[in-house]
Amino acid sequence: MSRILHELNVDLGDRSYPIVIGQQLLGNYDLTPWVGGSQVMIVTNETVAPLYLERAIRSFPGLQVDTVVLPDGEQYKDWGTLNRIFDALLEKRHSRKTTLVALGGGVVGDMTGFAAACYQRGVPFIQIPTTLLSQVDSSVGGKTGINHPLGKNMIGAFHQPDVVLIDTASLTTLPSREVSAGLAEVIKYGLIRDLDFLAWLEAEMERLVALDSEALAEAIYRSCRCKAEVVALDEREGGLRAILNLGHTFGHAIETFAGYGNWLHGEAVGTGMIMAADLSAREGMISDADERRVRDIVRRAGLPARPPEGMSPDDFMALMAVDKKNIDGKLRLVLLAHVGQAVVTADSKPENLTETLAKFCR
Ligand SMILES: NC(=O)c1ccc[n+]([C@@H]2O[C@H](COP(=O)([O-])OP(=O)(O)OC[C@H]3O[C@@H](n4cnc5c(N)ncnc54)[C@H](O)[C@@H]3O)[C@@H](O)[C@H]2O)c1
Ligand SMILES: O=C(O)C(=O)C[C@@H](O)[C@H](O)[C@H](O)COP(=O)(O)O
Ligand SMILES: [Zn+2]
Repeated sequence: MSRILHELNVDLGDRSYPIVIGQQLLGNYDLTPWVGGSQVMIVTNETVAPLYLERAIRSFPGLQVDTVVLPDGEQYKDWGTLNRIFDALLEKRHSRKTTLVALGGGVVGDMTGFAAACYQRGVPFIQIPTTLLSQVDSSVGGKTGINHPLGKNMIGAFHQPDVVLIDTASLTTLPSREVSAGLAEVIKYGLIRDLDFLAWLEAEMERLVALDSEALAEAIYRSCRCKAEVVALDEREGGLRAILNLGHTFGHAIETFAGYGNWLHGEAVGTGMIMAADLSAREGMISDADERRVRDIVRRAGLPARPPEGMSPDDFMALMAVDKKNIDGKLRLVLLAHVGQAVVTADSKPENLTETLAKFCR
């Protein structure tokens, strides 16, 4: 039975939008009120299409609905694949009144959002995230883009969706490795801004890993609430929003080193958060017990705790040097002032970073 469980609002003035979270919403929830014109282009991939495309089409009754099915994988979050979206839009004569719809995980979401930001100088788009990671993070906040061989998400735009529709039922088909990857970003919210949530995650981790639907809906709601708050305060990452990057400076370096798609984004972020906690402890910001607390929760989510074999401190330094947070060539890292409160700093001691990298690199 179709049921709305939670509704949130991302408060951005005239670009505000709702996040609707519920069960069996796909195909039952009418999305036409968010479509301005008469055309819709649903972008998905070859894994998600057979599972959910038919249902998604039913959410747009009475409209011209076209579809484009992309290859699956982080390695396809690139120019060539992005161009396939533009090809489909032009072949089907989509006008500047069209609405793009992202049906899939964060890869499809980031690319569809970027296509929407660019097509005929910008058209509306709708997010229908189908992975845990995309439901708790990437579908909210308007960061869109593609990867460059030299760095993750290096080409992109801020472009907010008009609505985010989260159907928790889509998680029943998700492989457990992808569930763990999503949990990395869920844990992130507890660590950066919500100590109560972290304590709840510590109590409920077994249920989450086992895909308990009630626990997952609660985790999705609390994660989206945290992300919506941060985005509303700092939409374009002038300051605060960078805390959403906890673990990502190390994590993006890992993803790039391993080759896109070999380490999942969430896996790299999980390890990255453990490394950030280690550095925070060396900086005297958190205790050793807190550092262990971070390591334990990440491990209990089924995530790796060390970078890939063969990745050296020099590899990290070279890849982290192209991070988007850096200013004037100076590395800026998100660390933990406390468990439950993140800070962005350019002042960590180089010798502490060297020690953290030496400890984790095998
Ligand atoms: N824009 C943002 O704010 C933001 C935030 C976090 C991550 N990201 C980006 O998101 C990407 C990671 O997203 P992801 O973890 O969703 O990965 P993904 O999009 O690659 O999806 C993971 C896998 O699950 C499959 N899949 C999707 N839905 C499914 C379902 N319901 N059942 C079965 N299989 C399903 C996909 O086809 C894919 O194989 C990265 O590129 C990352 O950089 C962006
Ligand atoms: O929304 C944000 O802001 C985030 O940083 C969320 C991250 O989880 C996400 O991975 C994002 O894509 C990273 O952005 P980037 O600017 O570091 O590429
Ligand atoms: Zn992320």
